[in-house]
Amino acid sequence: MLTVDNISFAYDTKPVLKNVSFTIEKGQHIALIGASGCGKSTLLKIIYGLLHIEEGALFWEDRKLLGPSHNLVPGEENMKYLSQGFELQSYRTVAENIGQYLSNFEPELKQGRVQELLEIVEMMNFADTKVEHLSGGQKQRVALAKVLAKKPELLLLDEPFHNIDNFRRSSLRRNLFKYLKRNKITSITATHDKTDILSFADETIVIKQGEIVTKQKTEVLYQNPQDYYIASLFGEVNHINLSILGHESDQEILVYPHEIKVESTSPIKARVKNSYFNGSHYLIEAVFNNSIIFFDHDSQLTAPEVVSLSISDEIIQKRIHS
Ligand SMILES: Nc1ncnc2c1ncn2[C@@H]1O[C@H](COP(=O)(O)OP(=O)(O)OP(=O)(O)O)[C@@H](O)[C@H]1O
Repeated sequence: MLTVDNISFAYDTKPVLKNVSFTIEKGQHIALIGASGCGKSTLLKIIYGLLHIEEGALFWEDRKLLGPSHNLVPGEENMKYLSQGFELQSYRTVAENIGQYLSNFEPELKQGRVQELLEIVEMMNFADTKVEHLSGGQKQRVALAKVLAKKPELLLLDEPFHNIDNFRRSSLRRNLFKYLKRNKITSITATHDKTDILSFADETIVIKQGEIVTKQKTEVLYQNPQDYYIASLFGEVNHINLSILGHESDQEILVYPHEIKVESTSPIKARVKNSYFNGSHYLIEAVFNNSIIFFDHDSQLTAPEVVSLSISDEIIQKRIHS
């Protein structure tokens, strides 16, 4: 178990993290989300032991993590950290990079392990290619294999799929998290991509301006976002006043675009402004009660068409109580 106990951190005089506390059970996968600059990378670097903290403490199981001034080699031995600027040796091959820290005593074992890692990141055909000849996304996959090589107990990933094309990203993500689960490797992934979060993170930690806003089961967090900041980290979201929907209360609720339906009998009218093609559907931007509303629709709508919108009672009740 990882325990982060009331840590605060500043770069020089600039406070970045404030009174951050949480625990993570062994084998759990945690997503770390928050607006750019809120302190996600800083938190990962502190956990890994690259930055010294003046306040608070960190523990892995019962062992206190002492930070950079006590480690001869930067970083905790049982952890691996994949930074946004992955460090690879560009003049060496993919296989050499992946196997860099593996023991040479049993060459066959090492070769088998490198092969297994190449398969996880789908780079089998590049084993003998020099890293300098790889694309940015391919380098990121090699860096991922390299941090997995020695089976860390805790894996810290900073935007691990950032450079990887969508086609490759889904299978890579599946392979990676399957591997982590099978090997009971705990992980924390800082990300801006909701597809990294929704399917793979057991729990999600939300950071806002250096403070933890919440740590919850990912599905619960998505279904019942406490505020606009949290909901907007998952994509477009609407703030809707219940009184406009004909309710007595004037409470504002959060509604995702896919929760709003076009229904001809509804009295709620919106004027279409733009349609954005999203592949499986269109995201429609419309004007409703003098403000902008976003909803999903299966076909394009043309401005200034007026449409009737509805939100189910089930969604309204759920959000009233979230
Ligand atoms: N080495 C540094 N020296 C001074 N300030 C820094 C340093 N690194 C980061 N910061 C600042 O600390 C704050 C938090 O940065 P951090 O990289 O942790 O944010 P983040 O949430 O990971 O952002 P992003 O999502 O854009 O990667 C930012 O305001 C950033 O400008």
